[in-house]
Amino acid sequence: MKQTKNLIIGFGKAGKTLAATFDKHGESTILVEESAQMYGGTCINVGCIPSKKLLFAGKKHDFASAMAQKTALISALRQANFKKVDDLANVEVINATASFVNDHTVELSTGEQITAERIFINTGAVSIMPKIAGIDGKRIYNSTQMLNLGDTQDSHPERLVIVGGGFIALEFAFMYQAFGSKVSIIELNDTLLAKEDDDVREVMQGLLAERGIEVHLGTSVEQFVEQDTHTEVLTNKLTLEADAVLVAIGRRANTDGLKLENTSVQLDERGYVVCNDKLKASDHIWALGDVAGSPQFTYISLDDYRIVVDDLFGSGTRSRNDRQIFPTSVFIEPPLSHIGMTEKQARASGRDYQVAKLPANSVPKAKIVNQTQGFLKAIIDKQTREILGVTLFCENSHEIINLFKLAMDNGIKADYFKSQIFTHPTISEAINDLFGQF
Ligand SMILES: Cc1cc2nc3c(=O)[nH]c(=O)nc-3n(C[C@H](O)[C@H](O)[C@H](O)COP(=O)(O)OP(=O)(O)OC[C@H]3O[C@@H](n4cnc5c(N)ncnc54)[C@H](O)[C@@H]3O)c2cc1C
Ligand SMILES: NC(=O)c1ccc[n+]([C@@H]2O[C@H](COP(=O)([O-])OP(=O)(O)OC[C@H]3O[C@@H](n4cnc5c(N)ncnc54)[C@H](O)[C@@H]3O)[C@@H](O)[C@H]2O)c1
Repeated sequence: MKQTKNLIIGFGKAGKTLAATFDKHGESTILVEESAQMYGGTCINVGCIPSKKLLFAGKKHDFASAMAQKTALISALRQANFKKVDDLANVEVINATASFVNDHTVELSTGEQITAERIFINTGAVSIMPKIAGIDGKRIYNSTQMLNLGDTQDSHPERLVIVGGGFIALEFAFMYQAFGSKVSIIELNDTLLAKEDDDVREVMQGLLAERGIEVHLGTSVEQFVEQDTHTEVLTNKLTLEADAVLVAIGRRANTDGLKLENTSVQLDERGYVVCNDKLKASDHIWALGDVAGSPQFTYISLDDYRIVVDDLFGSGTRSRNDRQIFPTSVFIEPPLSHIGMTEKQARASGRDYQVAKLPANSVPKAKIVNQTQGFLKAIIDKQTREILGVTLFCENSHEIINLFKLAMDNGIKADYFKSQIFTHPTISEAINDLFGQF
């Protein structure tokens, strides 16, 4: 039986970063990854990077060329990620599936057993596939399969039906529309982006409509029927024909096959590993990233890593509870980015708040780049001048929103932004005018 100080299951963002830190501390570490195609984890191989590459490449290139560029990029990143970890003196990467024998011992699909002082579960999440008749059909894909349709024009779907209306659905809708697909979205809720304010939804509806992306709200799929040339998507309201169906209704914790029943680790009612605010699932087992029920973003998995490292080697002051606000971006055109409270939430909180809003078409840089759709919006506490929330639905918002994480974490008040010096011509400079309204 092999022995090591640290055993990491899964080559995700948290896991690989943790391996490098253990190496710096001279601690023996084994990182087990079940797929050689997943070195670097979801983000690099089947998540953020390939999807954003396709969104970007789709602006200028056809489907086949964009797919080929995407494949080349992620292959290079995967290799670089593997090498970066595998080259570490104290870290061994093993390509195998891990399952628990007990709290200290893991068995690999190779038959080998490993005992470790500490075990870190970083196995990510997988697409939820609903139990609908016909879901196993050959034209029905999850996001991973959709990113790997192949790099020939033949594999391009003329008609794409997307089940779900969240992050993945919206990004893939814009992506495939740019590749010339006729895209339809089927969303169970009566609204898209249910948590967002009405003005965000209005702009989103406009963007989708002008691209000819159909949205069917309050609609549930009842059956998929395979025909020779296409798949029929039967819903409670209408039937759609599809050359490809993407199911994107959320992702669940990937604990399949881990045999956690052999350990003291518990799962919550949604299937996520139960852990405390320092991500400890038992005395010497931690869970990090999507599998731990953390918000499903690469940068949150990285932040989970920071919490664990702070606990093991640092001041022990970090916790899950101290990252109450963090920015998000949906990478469409223009990108939709948000941090803190929406107007709806501010109203519900009972605070005395004030809202400022600026249309993107009043910003010179937006005119330069011909992207004048959307708006910038900020919400502050009227009394304390504290920034409560910012929504940027405009060009470059995915970059600018990070400024407000810094500001809000450090208590920088609204008035600062009235006169902050920004470069020109940029979208960021519009923040002067936005906050000038307060
Ligand atoms: C299409 C798509 C687009 C996305 N876009 C963005 C985005 O733009 N920005 C963003 O921040 N987030 C995005 N996300 C979410 C982000 O990718 C995830 O939140 C993040 O990658 C999760 O990282 P992780 O560290 O939890 O684990 P992961 O990166 O998921 O790694 C888990 C690893 O564990 C391995 N594994 C699983 N079980 C075992 C086992 N038993 N033994 C050994 N190995 C195992 C898996 O093969 C995998 O490599 C996107 C996700 C998807 C699906
Ligand atoms: N830009 C980014 O940061 C980015 C991009 C992609 C994914 N992600 C992450 O990945 C996660 C998973 O993405 P996702 O889009 O699968 O999930 P999601 O939670 O963002 O959206 C799921 C959507 O599906 C709808 N839905 C649920 N059941 C349904 C059903 N039976 N029929 C029709 N609609 C149904 C929900 O109402 C919701 O609108 C995201 O929550 C996000 O954390 C992030």
